[in-house]
Amino acid sequence: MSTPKLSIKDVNLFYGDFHALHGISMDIDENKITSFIGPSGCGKSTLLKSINRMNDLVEGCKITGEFLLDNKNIYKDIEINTLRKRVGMVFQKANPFPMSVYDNIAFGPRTHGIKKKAELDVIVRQALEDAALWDEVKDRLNKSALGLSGGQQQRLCIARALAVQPEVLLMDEPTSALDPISTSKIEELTLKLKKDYTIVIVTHNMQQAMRISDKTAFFLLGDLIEYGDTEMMFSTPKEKKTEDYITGRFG
Ligand SMILES: Nc1ncnc2c1ncn2[C@@H]1O[C@H](COP(=O)(O)OP(=O)(O)OP(=O)(O)O)[C@@H](O)[C@H]1O
Repeated sequence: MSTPKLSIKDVNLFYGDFHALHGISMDIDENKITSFIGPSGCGKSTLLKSINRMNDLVEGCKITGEFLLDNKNIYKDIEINTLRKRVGMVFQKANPFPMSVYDNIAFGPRTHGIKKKAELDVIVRQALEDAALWDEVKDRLNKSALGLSGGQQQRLCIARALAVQPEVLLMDEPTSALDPISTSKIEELTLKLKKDYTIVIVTHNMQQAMRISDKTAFFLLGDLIEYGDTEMMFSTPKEKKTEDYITGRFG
């Protein structure tokens, strides 16, 4: 058994008095795609964001338990800038910076001290190639990223996340605002990326979870109800609540 890339141990999360996550424990495998599914408000995004400490600035948010990345405590043993470099995030709505395509990608590496144009050129090209966007933007690198289509903007955000060479990629409903063609491009891309990255994706689209993920976690009202191999989970769920959800009986 290989050690998990991420280990979540008995995590409880409170927004003030509201108990949003109830004793969540799970291991996330390296170079695999793990989906978080469940009805709206069940805590999927909350858990995902906690993996790169996005809740740090949320007033009244309190977390107990442990998040381990390669066995190191994310909240105690890893400096936050290092954590954010190692764990990248892509959001539901593409959020390119209001600057050129090139500068969007170069932004992270520049922040981490890479200044030489030749070096940045290589990084920018590689990240755009890895995000399957290079051919579409190579002639408009100096044009505003805001002029790209929604699907292109989302791949740009993936490229931006990849440019700092993270180990883990967190994706919060990355295709929910996209048309089917852009969605399938992102899905293909995600499948390709798992060779080099550990990917965790929140999705409301159960076909998507089935198509791309190796493991699936089903959440309900802050509880992790079931977690296991995607194929098993969708064919022979162990819990009645999971079965009801995936067969559309509630949620
Ligand atoms: N910053 C916050 N302050 C207070 N409550 C919050 C905050 N963020 C989320 N919550 C609450 O925590 C619960 C879980 O929210 P979360 O966004 O994690 O759910 P989700 O499963 O990702 O939902 P969706 O699928 O709709 O995105 C919800 O009841 C939500 O209202």
